[in-house]
Amino acid sequence: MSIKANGVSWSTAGRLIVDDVSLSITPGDTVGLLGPNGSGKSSLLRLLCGLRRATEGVITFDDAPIEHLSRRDVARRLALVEQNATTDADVTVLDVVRLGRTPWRSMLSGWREEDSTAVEQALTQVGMTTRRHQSWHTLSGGERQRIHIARALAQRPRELLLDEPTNHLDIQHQLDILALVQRLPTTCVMALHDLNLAAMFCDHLVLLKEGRVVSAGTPESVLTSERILDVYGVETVIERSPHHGCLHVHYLPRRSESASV
Ligand SMILES: Nc1ncnc2c1ncn2[C@@H]1O[C@H](COP(=O)(O)OP(=O)(O)OP(=O)(O)O)[C@@H](O)[C@H]1O
Repeated sequence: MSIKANGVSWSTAGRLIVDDVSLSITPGDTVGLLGPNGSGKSSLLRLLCGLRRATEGVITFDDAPIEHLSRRDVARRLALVEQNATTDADVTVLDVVRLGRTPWRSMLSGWREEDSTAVEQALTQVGMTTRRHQSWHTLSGGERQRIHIARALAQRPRELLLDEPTNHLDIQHQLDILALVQRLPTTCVMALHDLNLAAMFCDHLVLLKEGRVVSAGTPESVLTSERILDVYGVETVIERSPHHGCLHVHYLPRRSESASV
């Protein structure tokens, strides 16, 4: 297994946020973390990459507990793309993507050919090569998202964790980024809100409700109308699309007038 969580819980301010989560992520798989707002997706991603320490349970990478790995080892093998990450510094697109190479460089090593290759390839993968000299602050939300993903790709990680990678992206770029993630040999775990995109691009889904795993498995086993009603309170009809062959969730409008926001 690439990443494994065994009975992982995380509490803060007297509240249990992640509740006894166990997961085994197969190398190379694309795994979608699903669940309503506040169900613990981001918190779980932060636990999986060591940014948060589990209150209970163990997270292992290739059977080594995360606490036994040095910060540099974790940084070399794993990249995290968080929601709305930003900076006040006056930097260009190239500066941001080059940051992805930091774990691979030492105080003594200069910038190497392989660093440039990784940066160029990452910019190409997200379709942003022509923007390399643009100031970060002038990018649109979707462009920033693509550059964050390029930074993570330039890192050449074995595991890529993405928190709502399609946030801010138009539909074409959503499809492009998810197809790219799916194609990568890298193990990917990503928090997603769109159940249909999750069904199209993920090998495996993990559905969270109030910090607990309600269901995990193939899209076909996880995405059932009963479960979506239980977890999201939304009525659906789920069919296999005759157009792309994946499951498609049709959302049915609420019948009552008292829809809450
Ligand atoms: N540092 C913290 N202190 C207090 N509460 C926190 C902290 N971090 C997360 N929470 C709470 O934990 C719950 C889960 O948050 P989390 O961001 O993990 O959910 P999520 O599933 O990613 O939500 P969303 O879909 O809205 O992004 C939320 O109720 C949040 O307010």
